Amino acid sequence: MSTLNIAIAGASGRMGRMLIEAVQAAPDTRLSGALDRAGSPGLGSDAAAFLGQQAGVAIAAEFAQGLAGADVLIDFTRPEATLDHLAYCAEHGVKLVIGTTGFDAAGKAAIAEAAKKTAIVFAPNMSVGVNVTLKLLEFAAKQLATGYDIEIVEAHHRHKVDAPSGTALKMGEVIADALGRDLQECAVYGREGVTGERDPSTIGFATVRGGDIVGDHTVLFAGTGERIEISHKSSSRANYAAGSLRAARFLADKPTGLFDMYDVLGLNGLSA
Ligand SMILES: NC(=O)C1=CN([C@@H]2O[C@H](COP(=O)(O)OP(=O)(O)OC[C@H]3O[C@@H](n4cnc5c(N)ncnc54)[C@H](OP(=O)(O)O)[C@@H]3O)[C@@H](O)[C@H]2O)C=CC1
Ligand SMILES: O=C(O)C1=N[C@H](C(=O)O)C[C@H](O)C1
Repeated sequence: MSTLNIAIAGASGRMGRMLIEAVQAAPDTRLSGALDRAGSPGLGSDAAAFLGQQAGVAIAAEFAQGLAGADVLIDFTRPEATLDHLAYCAEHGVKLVIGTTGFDAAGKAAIAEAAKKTAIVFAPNMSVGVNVTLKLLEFAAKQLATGYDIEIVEAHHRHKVDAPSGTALKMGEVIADALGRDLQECAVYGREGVTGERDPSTIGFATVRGGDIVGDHTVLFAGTGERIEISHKSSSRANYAAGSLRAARFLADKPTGLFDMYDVLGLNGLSA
């Protein structure tokens, strides 16, 4: 079994720590580096110290140090940080698993461009359960195309900075595609005041933020006399980390290209 050298960006963050734990525990991966931003209090300390372990890797702010010897960088940070890492990785042939959410169109275009130089898995949710849920939504949307109002409700912890979540937006895209609609045109982000009656062609989004909610997503298909709810609830971030390692392994034999979790999990072309 060959060893995959993995660097983690946002090493002191919620996902960064979860990823370090997963890399340390897996028999086929080695933590080759850890990045955090300049000024971060953890800089210079061992990346696995929070686990009571020694990875032999100090958390660094310099890309050359944090990415030395890395096959893959797993990045769950913020769009501006990911885009900096992306430029360096594309230049130096380091592959990327990007879990960061909240990119604008230009950020997404930069990721697609970088994928011409290195291989990238980019997905707003790495959990197997969420990606299977996306498939279920595709099926439900096609079957419930008329007479059902579609609303997407997501809830996350108080520290989350982007809304709606990347996963909720992806759910909206999958449903809009299945219905032949353009999400840009039919999305309604929250309602207030005298909104008028609901336009049946819209897809509504509602966001809840509070406490330590890891990540809940529900899609409501509300018809007359019945409603269908398809929900996914995360109770741990471990699934995101496990999915990220699957994505990193998937990239091992890919020189370039942009992939998502459907590619990693073999869900492309399957219908529910
Ligand atoms: N795809 C998926 O499956 C999942 C995606 N996510 C996404 O991952 C991202 C991170 O989430 P989470 O771990 O909860 O967030 P945290 O805030 O806990 O961690 C983010 C990390 O990135 C660092 N960081 C922030 N800004 C910069 C910067 N400009 N340069 C360098 N480093 C920076 C932070 O450092 P500092 O603390 O010093 O600011 C911190 O270490 C979010 O976009 C979230 O939506 C989360 C879970 C699952
Ligand atoms: O910030 C989070 O925590 C999460 N972010 C991702 C998103 O925006 O969809 C994935 C997951 O829901 C947790």
